[in-house]
Parts: sequence; C-alpha cells; structure tokens
Amino acid sequence: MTMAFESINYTYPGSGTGVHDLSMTVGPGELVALIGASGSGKTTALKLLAGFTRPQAGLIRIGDRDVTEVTAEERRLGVVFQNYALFPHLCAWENVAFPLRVRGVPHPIRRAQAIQMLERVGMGARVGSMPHMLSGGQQQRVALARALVFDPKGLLLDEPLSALDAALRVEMRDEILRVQRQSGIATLLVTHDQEEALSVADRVAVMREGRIVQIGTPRVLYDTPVDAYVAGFVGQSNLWPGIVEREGLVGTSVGPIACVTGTRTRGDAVIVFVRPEWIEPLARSPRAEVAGEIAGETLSDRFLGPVRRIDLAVGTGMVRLETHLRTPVSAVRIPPERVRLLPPLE
Ligand SMILES: Nc1ncnc2c1ncn2[C@@H]1O[C@H](COP(=O)(O)OP(=O)(O)OP(=O)(O)O)[C@@H](O)[C@H]1O
Repeated sequence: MTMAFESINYTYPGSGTGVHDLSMTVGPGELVALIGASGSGKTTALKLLAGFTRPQAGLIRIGDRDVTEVTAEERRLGVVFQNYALFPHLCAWENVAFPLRVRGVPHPIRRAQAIQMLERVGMGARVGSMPHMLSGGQQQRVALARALVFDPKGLLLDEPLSALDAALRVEMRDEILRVQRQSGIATLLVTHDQEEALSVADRVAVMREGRIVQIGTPRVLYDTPVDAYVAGFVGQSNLWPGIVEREGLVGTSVGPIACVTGTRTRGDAVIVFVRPEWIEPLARSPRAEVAGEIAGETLSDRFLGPVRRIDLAVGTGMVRLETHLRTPVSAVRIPPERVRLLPPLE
C-alpha cells in the first residue's frame, strides 16, 4: 500500500517552523529514508503521516484513502520511534501482542501471533524476557515486531537505531531491511545517518527547513545532488565556490578547473562539486597548462582501511581525495567529465 503526502503544510503554533508544501509518495514495498539537518522537519513529517499531528493544509493518503482526518489508530501504521519504548511491565511477547490486545484479538491467538513475529525478528528464544533483561538491540527487535504484528499498512521508523553501538546498528539495519523486504511493506525511515540511508533505502529524501530539497535513488543523490546542501549531506565532497571564466573553465580557490559549463556564461557564480574518489592521484608533476591538474601539500593523510583520505592544501583552498594507493600523493588530476557545477549558496 502507498503512503503519500500531498502539499502538506504544518507550522507549529507561535513559530514559523514545521513542514512546508511537502509532497512525497512511498510506494508499496518501498523504503524511503528521510534525512536532513537537525530541525529540518523529519520527525514532524513522520508525525503527520502517523496521525499524531494534523496538517493545516494538504492531504495524507494511505492506499487510495484520504486519511487526513482519520485517527492514528485507524490509519493502521506500524511505528517504531526512538522514544517509543517498550512497556517495562510486560514481557517481550506481551509487548508485541499489545496492539492485538487493543484490537480485541483473543489471548491464545495474540500470543501465537506475537511469538511468530518475535521469531521473524530473531527473538524466538526470548519471548518471555522482560525489557530490562534485553540489550538495546534486542529491545529494538521487540519494538519492530510490535510495529509489524498487526499487519500494518505501512511502517514508520524514527531513528530506530540511534541508541545502538556501531556494530549493532549495522546488524539491526540489515535485519530491518530483511523484515521489511519480507513483508513488502511501505516504509518511511527517519535517520541522521546518511550511510544508513544510502545503504538501505530505495529512495532518499533530503529535507531542509521543512521542505524536501531532493528525492531520488541513493545513486542519483550521490552522483547528482541538486545543491551544495545535499552534496554535503550525502557522503564526502569537495565544494569549491567559483566563477565561470569561459566555456569549459571555472576559477576556484584551488585553481582553474576544467569542466562542462553548459549554459553558464563568463562571470556566473557556481559551486564546483567533486567527490573525493573521483579525483585521480598523479604520479608525475602537474602540467601547468592543463586546468584541473593540481599540486598541493599534504595537510592530512588518514588510513581508513579500504581507502586513504588525503587533504591537500592547494592555493587558498583544499582538495580532498580518496585513493587505494599507498604511495605518497602530492599532485592530482580532476577529471573534467566528473566535475559538476551546483548553484551558488544563497
Ligand atoms: N512541539 C514543538 N513546538 C514548536 N516547535 C517545534 C516542536 N517540535 C518541533 N518543532 C520545531 O519544528 C522544526 C522541525 O522539527 P523536527 O523535530 O521535525 O525536526 P527533525 O528534522 O526531526 O530534527 P532532529 O533531527 O533534531 O530530530 C524545528 O525547528 C523544531 O524546533
């Protein structure tokens, strides 16, 4: 079933903040991740979809139905919020069975369904454990089982992994993805962790000041961000403010960069965007006459396992590259075809 926002507006009383003109659809079985700076409106969007908050304008649809005026319960969405803790006085299966109890499902049936769902999230051995006896990751599995047990029409996850340590996050992330794929349920995931978003989501929506600035597949967002905010939010980037000098050439703090300037003309302000791994280390000295061949001094050289991340001081700016090479790097080539020009910051 789809979940959709149609031109949703919501402003918190007494403030200008909230979400503005939000339109987005999560397709059946699709996982969309919502990312953006703190305060950009991610949780507000989720609350509007969940039915905890009513929009001042616009429509919320689940499937074909307009649910804008429908209560949270009636929307039948599974919710795992960071602060939506387990009931401490109920054991694992009772926690999972709670939504069924609310819906009047008889005891033996709800117990069987809860246990079945706990098995699906890998918690079959702990059905009788109380929450305080479970690790953070195990508690999140129970919360996930509770969100899925009543066959919800969609799943809403707000920072479900943020309380977990790094290794467990990755494990749980894979687990959530597996369960989500198995149940084929439309899912909206709010996360701070852009790596998490890129690795699990079919599409990623980037929010800024209450608006979606870009929505697309992880690859599209990574390769062709619409602006410096998105580029900076998703992965590592070089972002050099520059001025178009002539067709195919932009002047920047790290020197002239050859690139496709398209419809831009001399004097236009741009931001030159290049991912660190798109930059090629040069084994020879750069040729002065070739724009985009650059020498620099190493500011930092960090070994990250699969790659080294090297920051070179160049001119008044800095070039960041990532390379598999283990040899010293003091010159690079910026391939013109990899360079993208973004609009200047407002
Ligand atoms: N109850 C509230 N009353 C007034 N303003 C609020 C309220 N809740 C949130 N806001 C404001 O609305 C904006 C969006 O908040 P929201 O919680 O949706 O952001 P977020 O992207 O989820 O942030 P974070 O990543 O920090 O959780 C922020 O500017 C926030 O200060």
